Amino acid sequence: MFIYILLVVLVLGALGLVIHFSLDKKVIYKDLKDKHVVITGGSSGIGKAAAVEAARLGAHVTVIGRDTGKLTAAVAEITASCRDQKNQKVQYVALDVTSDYKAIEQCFVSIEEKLGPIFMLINCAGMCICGQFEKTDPDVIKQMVDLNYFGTAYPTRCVLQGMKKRNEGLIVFVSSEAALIGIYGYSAYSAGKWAVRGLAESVIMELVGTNVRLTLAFPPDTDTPGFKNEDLTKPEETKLISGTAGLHSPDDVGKQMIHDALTGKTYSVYSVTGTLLTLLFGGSLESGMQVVLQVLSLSVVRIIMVGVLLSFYNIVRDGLKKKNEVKTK
Ligand SMILES: NC(=O)C1=CN([C@@H]2O[C@H](COP(=O)(O)OP(=O)(O)OC[C@H]3O[C@@H](n4cnc5c(N)ncnc54)[C@H](OP(=O)(O)O)[C@@H]3O)[C@@H](O)[C@H]2O)C=CC1
Ligand SMILES: CCCCCCCCCCCCCCCC(=O)[C@@H](N)CO
Repeated sequence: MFIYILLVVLVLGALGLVIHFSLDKKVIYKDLKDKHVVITGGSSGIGKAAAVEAARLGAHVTVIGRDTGKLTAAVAEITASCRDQKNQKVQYVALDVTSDYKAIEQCFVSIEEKLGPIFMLINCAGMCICGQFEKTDPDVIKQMVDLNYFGTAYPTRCVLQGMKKRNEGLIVFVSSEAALIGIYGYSAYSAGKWAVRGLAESVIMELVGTNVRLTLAFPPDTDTPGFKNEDLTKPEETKLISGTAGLHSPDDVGKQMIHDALTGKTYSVYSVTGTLLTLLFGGSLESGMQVVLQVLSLSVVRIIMVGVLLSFYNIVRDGLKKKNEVKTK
């Protein structure tokens, strides 16, 4: 028995060490002094909170969105958070990130002309409209992939070459916990967020040998204007299921997102459910320690997950029962 345990410990230890020494070293930044940070969706919710934190850490900030009223108000708030009011610059650029590639590229060229090479790009523009798939307007299905996937893929393509050339840079993709598990009512939405996850894990492998890093964020429900809006039409089943992960504050999520990127984390998670879901379904080699934890816990976490999934299916069945009762009355 003792020999068996010793053997398992040795094998796992060796696995952890091999992974540790095979990975590119972590690039860690203490702050963002004089760095140019660009945040799509930086005029509201999580993106605005991330912009405020970047300003606190000394960055020059560009926020991107469509509504100039919201952008102007956000610029005032971000400017007030700058730690060096005299030297830090904050600007907004009105751009629809679902535009065609050429328009986005031109915009990124002019952003860099104004505030310098982009050190960090946070792709936070996104939206969610809930509902059963067959009841979702086909235009909305397309709009969500345009925004949640292409709205991240195109800006990222614009900055990658420059970052690789300068051999420094940070990119953040804002996915969702709904990209780790399929959920009733998130059908049209989650597809774009899963795509973002696929893109992230492939691009991460393409960054090998460079000092450019990509962080994939998996927020749970977060109390933002976007969330309040999506909640208006959210089916009860979706509320009950996604409520499992709790409701989080945009300030906490935005702040942690920045710090996870600065400390070289591959995944940025904000809840226990996020930690468990990335343990189960995450594909990247975050660290030797994480892989060892995965090996040790997978079967137990999988069993818990099956229980959780069954309870989610029950929520849907209960909903169906209630709807049928209403119909027959
Ligand atoms: N809140 C939540 O519960 C969760 C959110 N997320 C993700 O986090 C991100 C931020 O969400 P949240 O803070 O709630 O969202 P908000 O709705 O509060 O903010 C969205 C931001 O994106 C901008 N935006 C929307 N569409 C476009 C567009 N076509 N082009 C450029 N900018 C655009 C908005 O500005 P404007 O409208 O002026 O263009 C706004 O600045 C999204 O990607 C969302 O999917 C993930 C998990 C949970
Ligand atoms: C052992 C494993 C246990 C796992 C528990 C699973 C819990 C699932 C919770 C999923 C929450 C999804 C929130 C998505 C929010 C979102 O993206 C929207 N609000 C968009 O704005």
